[in-house]
Amino acid sequence: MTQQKYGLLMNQLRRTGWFLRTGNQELWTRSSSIFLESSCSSSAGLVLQSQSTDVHQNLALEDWIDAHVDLQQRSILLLWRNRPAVVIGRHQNPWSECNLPAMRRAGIPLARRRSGGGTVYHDLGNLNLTFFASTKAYDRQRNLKVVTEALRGLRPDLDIRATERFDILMNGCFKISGTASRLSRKSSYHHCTLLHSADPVALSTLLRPSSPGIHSNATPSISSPVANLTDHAPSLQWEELLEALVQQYNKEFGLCATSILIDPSDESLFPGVGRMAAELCSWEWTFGKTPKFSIETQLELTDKHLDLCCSAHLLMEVKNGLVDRCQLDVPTDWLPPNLSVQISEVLVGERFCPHRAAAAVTVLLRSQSGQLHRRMHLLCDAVLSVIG
Ligand SMILES: Nc1ncnc2c1ncn2[C@@H]1O[C@H](COP(=O)(O)OC(=O)CCCC[C@@H]2CCSS2)[C@@H](O)[C@H]1O
Repeated sequence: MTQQKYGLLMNQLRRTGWFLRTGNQELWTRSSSIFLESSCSSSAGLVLQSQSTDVHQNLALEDWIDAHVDLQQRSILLLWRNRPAVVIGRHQNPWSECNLPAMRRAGIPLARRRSGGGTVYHDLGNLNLTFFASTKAYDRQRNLKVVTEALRGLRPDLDIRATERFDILMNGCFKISGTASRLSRKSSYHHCTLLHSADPVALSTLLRPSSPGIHSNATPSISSPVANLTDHAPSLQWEELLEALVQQYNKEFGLCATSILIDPSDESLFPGVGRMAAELCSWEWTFGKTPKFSIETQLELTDKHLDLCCSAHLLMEVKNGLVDRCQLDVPTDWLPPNLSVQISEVLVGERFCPHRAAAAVTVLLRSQSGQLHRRMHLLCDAVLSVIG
C-alpha cells in the first residue's frame, strides 16, 4: 500500500473512529493483510460501500474481508450493487437454475457465491447488503430488522416484514429480499438482496432451467412472487434508502459509522483480492463445482429429406462439470449403433458446455457424408440443445 493511499484510508477511518495505532483502536497492515482491531467494541463498526458493479469483484471483496479481517470485536456492513448478473448458491446446479443460453446472448455473467441457498438476479436496481460479524454475534433476524425498520421509517404505509426463512416480504406476499449466509468457526457473514427497481422481466426470464430432465441433489431455489420497492413507493430514491439503512445499522448496533467508498480491485488495500476474483470467475469454480447430476431425456429427430421421424433416448452423467457417462439409444434403422456410440465417446471427458461439446462432435461429423452425415448432424444438434 502506498503511503498516500494508506494516509487517505487512515483519514477516512480516523473520521469514522477507526485509527491507526492511536488510542484504544488500531488499524495496521502486516504480512500483506490488513487487520482491523479495536478494544472498544461498542463503537467498532464500519460501513463500506463498493464502487464496483462487477459481481466477481464484489464477491471477492466479501471473501477477502471474511478471510483477512478480525471480526471478533467488531462488525462491518458492506453495501454493493452489480451490473446485470445471475448469482447461484454454493451447492446449486446452474443448468437447472438459470437460462444460460439467454444469459450468453445478453452478455449476462453467472456467478457462484460461497454461501448456500438459491439463485437470484442482480442489476443496478438491486442492492446487496453483507453483514460481517463474529459467529457469536451473528444474528440474521437482527440484521433484517435493520432493513425492515429503515423501510418502515421511510415509508410507514408499506407493510414490510421478515419471514422465518429470512425473506423480506412487502404487502404480505411479494418478496423484496432474499438471504444467504456463510458461517465459519470464528467469523461469519450474512448477505441479502433488496429489490428497489430491478428489471422484473429479466429476473423472471433468466431464472428458468436451461436443460430438461436434470436429476440431482443440488440445492433447489424456492421461487416466489417478487416486487420492487418502487412498485409501491415510486418516489423512493437510492440516496434516502442508503442513508436510512446506514442510520438504522448504527442505531441497531450502537455504532456511529458513516459509509466509506472503496474500490474492491485495489490490491494495495486488499492484497490478493484480484486472485480471489479470478478464481470466482473461473469455469472450474462456476460450473465445475456443480454437484454431480444426470440428464435423462427424449430427443425428437426429423430427417426432412425423407420425411422420417424418430425418437432417441439420452442419458448423461456429469461430475465436476465434465461428462462422465453418455448413453445414446437411437433406433438402428435411423443410425447404425457404432455411430451413436462414437458420438457418446467423444463427449465423455468434455466439459458439459455447448461450445466444447460442439467442437468435439465437429471433428467426428467430418468423417461422414450424405444421409449418415445429415442424421449424425441432427442427432448432435439435438444433444447440444440439451447442454444449455
Ligand atoms: N434479487 C432478488 N431479490 C429477492 N428475490 C429474488 C431476487 N432475484 C430472484 N428472487 C426470487 O427469489 C427466488 C430464490 O429464492 P431462494 O430463497 O431460493 O434464494 C435466495 O433468496 C437467495 C438469496 C441470496 C442473496 C445473496 C446476497 C448477495 S449475493 S446473493 C427466485 O426464484 C426468485 O423468485
